[in-house]
Amino acid sequence: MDPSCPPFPQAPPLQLQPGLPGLELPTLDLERVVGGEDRAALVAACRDLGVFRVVNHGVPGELRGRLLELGQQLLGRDPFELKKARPGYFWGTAALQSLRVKEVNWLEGLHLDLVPASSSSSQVGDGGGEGWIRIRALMADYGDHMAYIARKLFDALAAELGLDTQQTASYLTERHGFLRLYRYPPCPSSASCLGMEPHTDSSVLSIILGQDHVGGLQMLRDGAWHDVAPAPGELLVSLGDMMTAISGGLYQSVRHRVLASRPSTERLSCCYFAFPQEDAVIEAPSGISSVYRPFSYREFREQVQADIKATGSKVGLSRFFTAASSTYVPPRIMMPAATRRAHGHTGHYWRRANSFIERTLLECRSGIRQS
Ligand SMILES: O=C(O)CCC(=O)C(=O)O
Ligand SMILES: [Fe+2]
Repeated sequence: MDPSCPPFPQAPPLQLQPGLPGLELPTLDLERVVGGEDRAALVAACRDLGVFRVVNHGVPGELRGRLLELGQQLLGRDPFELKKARPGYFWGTAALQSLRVKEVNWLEGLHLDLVPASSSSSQVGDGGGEGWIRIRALMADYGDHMAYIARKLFDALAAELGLDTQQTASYLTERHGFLRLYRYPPCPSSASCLGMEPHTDSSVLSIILGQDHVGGLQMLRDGAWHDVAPAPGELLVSLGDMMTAISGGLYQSVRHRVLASRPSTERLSCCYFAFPQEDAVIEAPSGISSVYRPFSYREFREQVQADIKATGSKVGLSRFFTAASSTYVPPRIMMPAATRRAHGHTGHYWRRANSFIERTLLECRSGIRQS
């Protein structure tokens, strides 16, 4: 075993179909969103897909390149040493770190909370040579750009939804989000493993920076996984669960996953996640009849952690349906035994299938899907 590779546990092999090519994602110009010219395109992307590309975002190419390059140099070393010396370092499933659940994701990374500089000194490890000092500085600089972009996009969406000033301020605390720098190391059984399991983000919105020519990210669309082609210079924005709740179900949080890197290849990415204020009560503006009851991000986070602890996976927004929307019990589908066996993890498969049904129901209820 390569000593630089984290000790990933053996997981039952997955049967992964090749991703479908050609998912067309809209490309928005940030300045034109701010100016109003690309506003309609932004709303359409959030309603129909929950994901879009952004150009003219103002993040210098040099900063993007140096961040991923230095991440590649610093990660991919002795993982036990990194875990001891670098507080932000993790491998496996980041969301499950504190919960001692099986770590199945074939990735390692650095987590950085975007907090004021004075309190960030213990993050990503103190000291440790020039590389670590530089990466902290690069991440902080990059985080400022992310906060700016998130605020501009959110303000545009808030205006479209008719949120009041207080909601617009408290539903996005863009300077208190976090960054994760990921390395998906070479995986000897990449055809039957995942770099990151299927999920929706819990954030308001997330911004993904990938390498110019390395693919691996996939989005679920109409029940099938689609490859997202890398697009040099662009950032990818995906909406999270909080944006779905803020919009009463009008905007989508898209389910996505990352393939494990093939042997002798690796993938680097850097993701930014923006959240609401912990205790702000999230409810859709009057005029939108929401399928969710009002709740705070704190409640949501605690529910997600409780569900992960109890079942190993996130249930998510369906926990917060209004009484009226939750009186309808979705039909639970049972897979034929042979299909379940072929898939490996039966519980996992069943939960995924049912969460797909729940999402479809949600879309029907909020009028997004007419069927
Ligand atoms: O690495 C990527 O491209 C995506 C990562 C991701 O989806 C996440 O961190 O939530
Ligand atoms: Fe994600």
